[in-house]
This record gives sequence, C-alpha cells and structure tokens, in this order.
Amino acid sequence: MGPSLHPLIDNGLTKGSDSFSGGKLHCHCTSSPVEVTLSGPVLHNHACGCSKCWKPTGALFSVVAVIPKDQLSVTANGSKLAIVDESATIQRYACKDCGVHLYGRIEKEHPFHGLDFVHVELSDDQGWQEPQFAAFVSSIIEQGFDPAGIDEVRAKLKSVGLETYDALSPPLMDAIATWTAKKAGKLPA
Ligand SMILES: N[C@@H](CCC(=O)N[C@@H](CS)C(=O)NCC(=O)O)C(=O)O
Ligand SMILES: [Zn+2]
Ligand SMILES: [Zn+2]
Repeated sequence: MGPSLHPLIDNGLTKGSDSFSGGKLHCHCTSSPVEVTLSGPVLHNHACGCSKCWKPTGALFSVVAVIPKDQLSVTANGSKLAIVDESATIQRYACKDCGVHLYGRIEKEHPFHGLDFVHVELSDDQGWQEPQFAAFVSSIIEQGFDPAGIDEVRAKLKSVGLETYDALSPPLMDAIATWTAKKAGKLPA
C-alpha cells in the first residue's frame, strides 16, 4: 500500500481530454469559497515534491500545472487570498481560512513569467490534463520522508507512467537554461 503520493496518482492517472477548455477552481471552505476561473486548458501538469507547492492533507506530492496568466481570473471571494511567502519566486495566493493555494504568479523577470501555477484537483470539472512527470522527488526527504522509502516512491511514480526528476523535466530545465543563456548573451536572443 505505502504512503499516499497524491489522490490523482495513487490509483493510476486519468487521462485528460484534448478538447478540454477550462473550468473553475475553488478552495476548501464550505462557506464563501474562493473561486478562480480558468478560461483555457492547463499545460505541463506534474507532480512536485518540493516544500513550497500546496499538497492535500496526507499527500507526499503536489500536483501543479501552469496556465497563461491572462486566462486566470479570481471570480469570487478574492478578499480571502493572501501571499504565502513574498520572498519566493512564485507568489502563491492561499485562502486565509482553509490554507489551500488557489494560484501562484511570477512577477519578477523569469523564464516562466506570464504563467500562473494551479492545482486542478480544486476543480469539479473533468478533463484536465493528467500529470506528465514527477519533479523535485528528492525534496520530500527534506520534509522528513525516510530516505529508505524513496526507491519505493520512485517505483510507484514510474508504475503509473510518471518519469521522476529531482528538478523539473529536461525540456523545462532546457527552456530555463536557454532563457538564461540568451539573457547573458551566450546565445543569440
Ligand atoms: N528543495 C526545495 C526545492 C524548492 C524549489 O526549488 N521548488 C521549485 C519547484 S515549485 C521552484 O521553482 N520554486 C520556486 C518558488 O517556490 O518560488 C524545497 O523543497 O523547498
Ligand atoms: Zn478557503
Ligand atoms: Zn514545487
């Protein structure tokens, strides 16, 4: 059985719909939940083991995707949102009452500027892109996970079809490196 990786992973992935075009997210509050409306599909959905991404209770991983920020709007109870850590690259907006993170935004100069980070499990809609890979797997050890169990975690992720990495996936790391090289003048802009 083992520990829960994430409810969207533990029993195998549910493939998303290619024609899916968005939906609503809401926090866990039973009264006046914060609502975020996404007017398009998410991209690069993945599991993240880092300590900063929001995870449901009992889960070792977050499931987090990106969407262009102009396709995200807060449509109800936005006054309950507050930034978790102002010093982080990703400004994560959490509900002050239930603690759920509704979205993360990058305001500074960064290769992922213009993309917001969201958790599709906060939606009742079906068809969101399923996780594509697992990132920052070793980071769960930093949060107290017994390193003796990490092989089992990687094996479980692989068994549902998720390749495991200790940073982001190679295409995303390459995109970051290309942006950095262009900025430094090492590659043509
Ligand atoms: N080992 C660190 C990794 C943190 C980290 O680098 N997270 C990645 C993936 S979400 C990131 O891009 N963080 C930027 C941020 O949190 O603002 C931890 O678990 O806290
Ligand atoms: Zn809430
Ligand atoms: Zn993360």
